[in-house]
Amino acid sequence: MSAATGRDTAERTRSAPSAGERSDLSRLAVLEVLRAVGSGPRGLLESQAEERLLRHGENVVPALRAVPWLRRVVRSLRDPFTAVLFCLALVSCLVAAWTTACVIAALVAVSCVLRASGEYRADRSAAALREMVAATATVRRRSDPDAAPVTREIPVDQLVPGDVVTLAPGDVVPADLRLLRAGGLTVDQALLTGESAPVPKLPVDVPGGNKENEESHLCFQGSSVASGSGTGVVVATGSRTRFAATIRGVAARREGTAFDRSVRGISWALIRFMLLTPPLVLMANAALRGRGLETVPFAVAVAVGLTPEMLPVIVTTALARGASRLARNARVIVKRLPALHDLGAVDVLCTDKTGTLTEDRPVVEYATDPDGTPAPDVLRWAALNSLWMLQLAEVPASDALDEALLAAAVASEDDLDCDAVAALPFDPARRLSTVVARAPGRPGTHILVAKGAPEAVLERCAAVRGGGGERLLDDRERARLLAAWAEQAADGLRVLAVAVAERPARKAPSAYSARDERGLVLLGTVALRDRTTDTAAGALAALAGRGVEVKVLTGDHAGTAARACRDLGVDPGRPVTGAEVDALTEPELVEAAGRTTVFARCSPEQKARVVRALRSAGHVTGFLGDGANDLPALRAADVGICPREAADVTRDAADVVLAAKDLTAIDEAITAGRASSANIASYLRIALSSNLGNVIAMLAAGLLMPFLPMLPAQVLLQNLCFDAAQLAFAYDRPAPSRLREPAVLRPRAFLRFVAAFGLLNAAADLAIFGVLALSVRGIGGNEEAFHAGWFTENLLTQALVMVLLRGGRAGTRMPRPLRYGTAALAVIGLLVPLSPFAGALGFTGLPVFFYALLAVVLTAYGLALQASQARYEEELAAAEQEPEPEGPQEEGQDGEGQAAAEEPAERVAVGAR
Ligand SMILES: Nc1ncnc2c1ncn2[C@@H]1O[C@H](COP(=O)(O)OP(=O)(O)OP(=O)(O)O)[C@@H](O)[C@H]1O
Repeated sequence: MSAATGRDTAERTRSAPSAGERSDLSRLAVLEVLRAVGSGPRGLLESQAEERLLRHGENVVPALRAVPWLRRVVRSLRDPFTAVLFCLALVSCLVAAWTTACVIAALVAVSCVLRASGEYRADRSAAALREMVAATATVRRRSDPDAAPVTREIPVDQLVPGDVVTLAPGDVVPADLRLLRAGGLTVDQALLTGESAPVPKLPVDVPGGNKENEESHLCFQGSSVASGSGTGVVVATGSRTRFAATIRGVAARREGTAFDRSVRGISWALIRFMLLTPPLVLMANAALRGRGLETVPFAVAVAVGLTPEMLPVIVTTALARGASRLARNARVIVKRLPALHDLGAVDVLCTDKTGTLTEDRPVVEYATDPDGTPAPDVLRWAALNSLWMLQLAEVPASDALDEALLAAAVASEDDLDCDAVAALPFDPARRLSTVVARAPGRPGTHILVAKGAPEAVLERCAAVRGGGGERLLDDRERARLLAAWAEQAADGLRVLAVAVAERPARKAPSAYSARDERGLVLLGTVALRDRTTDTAAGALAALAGRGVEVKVLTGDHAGTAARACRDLGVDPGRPVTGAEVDALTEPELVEAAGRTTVFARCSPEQKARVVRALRSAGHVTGFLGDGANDLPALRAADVGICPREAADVTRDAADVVLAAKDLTAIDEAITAGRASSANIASYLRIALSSNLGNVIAMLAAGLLMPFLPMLPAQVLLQNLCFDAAQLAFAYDRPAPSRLREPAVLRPRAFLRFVAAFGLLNAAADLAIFGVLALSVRGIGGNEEAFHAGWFTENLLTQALVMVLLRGGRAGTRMPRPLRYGTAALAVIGLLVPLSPFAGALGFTGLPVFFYALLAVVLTAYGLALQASQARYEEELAAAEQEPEPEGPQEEGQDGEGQAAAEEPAERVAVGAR
């Protein structure tokens, strides 16, 4: 056995730290930490990693693990509808109405099981989709003790304590790490500590020296690399990480999206209505009929009849179906199901420019000195900056601008062989990157080479070097240069400025910081061209046709962004810059955000501020971006969207991941979102108007007759059948007209619909009341026949409503589940009163004459429905010309306070046209 093998075997027997040891590890010297976790700078052996994976389990935070089936059933009991149903069952028990209580319990059980199984399936498919775009970790491992370490990507859940991991900008920190090396590393750990600015991280041999930031040598799972790079050893995974302890706070992050608000709003409005119904029924019966507590079960059943218990099931099924079709057909992955609904409601899409509207394949056109004279040397310095950055900052891949500079410099056969000592990587707030190199032939002197956005470089310059040598930079010169760059930008060029400075050499590379980026000498600029993509113009036009306004939020120059918009057929208007955004108050920004198409030179936080302003103006806002600089805006939006090749941290935070950074895919995703929303809206419109009609008719009949129009158990049975049939709405194909505008609930139109069709339904029910009076020889004569007649009529009218009001694609066949659902409803309505169970359910057979009259009533009802539907569509088309007034949407407002039905001016995202 070799010495190395012996050492590794000894390492293998050493166990990784326990939770209690983790905090101690943070205080140990690096070598002691490596010893404690049984690892070394060359990483673990593959066999060690396998064995540790078995021992410690996968690196998955417990709160993110799949929830077992049974726990889901129990959890669905916490739904507010279920809670109200439970209360009603309790009331039934109190008055010894056991049948009613049992039927309600059955109703609760069925809806809980359906909901839990629907959610389980939906979560499983969402998890499978998430898996496809999950972040990976870059680890260093060895196949055997003598082999050289190999750096490779592995799924984050396969990491084990002792693994040596490398970090680069945009990476999610995959586990808790102790840093071994770092270069300009800053980490965004807002999710853990709430600090909004990235925190610098430095390796230290022995901790304790940095009193201001005692954890600067540790990186925690769930944070992300804002800039720089580093290497660290994993000290804790899975449930032992600090992230696991704070995960509850993270899960709550998305609360208050348009989707959650709308469902909660509607639910609470209904619940209040439900709770009011039983006392009203009791009082009316007591006052007009002198009935007492014996009416309680009926009153309870009427309240239950109002409940759309299947709402959660339909919502989950419709969204899950939409998401899996989208993944299959358009290769768009929806990681968080409700985001699909939010996508359907999006009316403003914010996007970055580079790589979305443009190809992100810049090509160098020319390099000039500050006087505009061609200057190949400027390109050479810019390329040196890119090359050294690549080497020193351990960036896995250079960005497109760096690649373009390197390609152009190689093409011109420039000498790129220099000796760099430190790197201050690019970050979107500074907008420049700087490297420090040994000045060739001058020991003791270092040279700083900065390149970046011209305004950012210029404000750090004190002099310019032109044809006539070096001269001081005065205000006139600054104005002249800015004007010249603006002209280049208006021509569609991306301009990078390059500047240098000489400094006495410092020993430690870490002694250089962004504070040294001043007093520079401007050498000139490199102009690059990035073509607009072939598909963007078409996709932008399609989005406009769907009522989605596109806004560009870019870090690039206003002129470049405006030119790209113009090339794509979009009027950019007057661009607003990030600096101007900073100068605006919140109300001013809300107003400016509404009318501005291009926001340029935006920092990540400014992009997020614009998105928040749009949201508080009542817009459902999507954000598409791919860089780590897009993260705050992505999190601020109702729906965060990124392409698959985006930085890990962006992909992690996004709700929707596109296979390609292509606006066409977003158009498809928005359509799919609208289709799901339209189906949920169909269910709500039909369920609520039908239920309302039934309740009105039952109350009226109850007061007119000496007996109850339907027994409580019968009301509940018909409710159960209707609910089950309506599950089919999750499979409907909405008409194209319903996909043409954002899926937004227009509360007034929605309420008018429910009231109008509810009354129509009540009229049909009461007409049957008359028919029954005629056909079963007086309503006082035969209670059971009356109940049977009304049961049959109710289910048949409900089936009719499902066919006629579904708002599906006119003239095409209904999808199979909907055909089966409506047919089953009609068959049950016709056959149950004739079946062997009829007696037990309190029904009896009806004369043939009744069915003939029923056919007449149903035909009249069908015609009336169609006529009203046509009028409703006309009104809706007119309303679309004059949109309902929009009120500002208070962020974080409680759903209860936002009951959609109560706030006609509010824009709430449930497609309920
Ligand atoms: N690697 C880099 N080195 C130096 N400067 C850069 C680098 N990348 C970008 N810049 C400069 O910083 C500016 C802002 O970059 P940022 O990444 O924030 O946005 P962007 O890529 O220009 O546009 P978008 O926000 O649309 O993606 C760029 O316009 C460019 O001038």
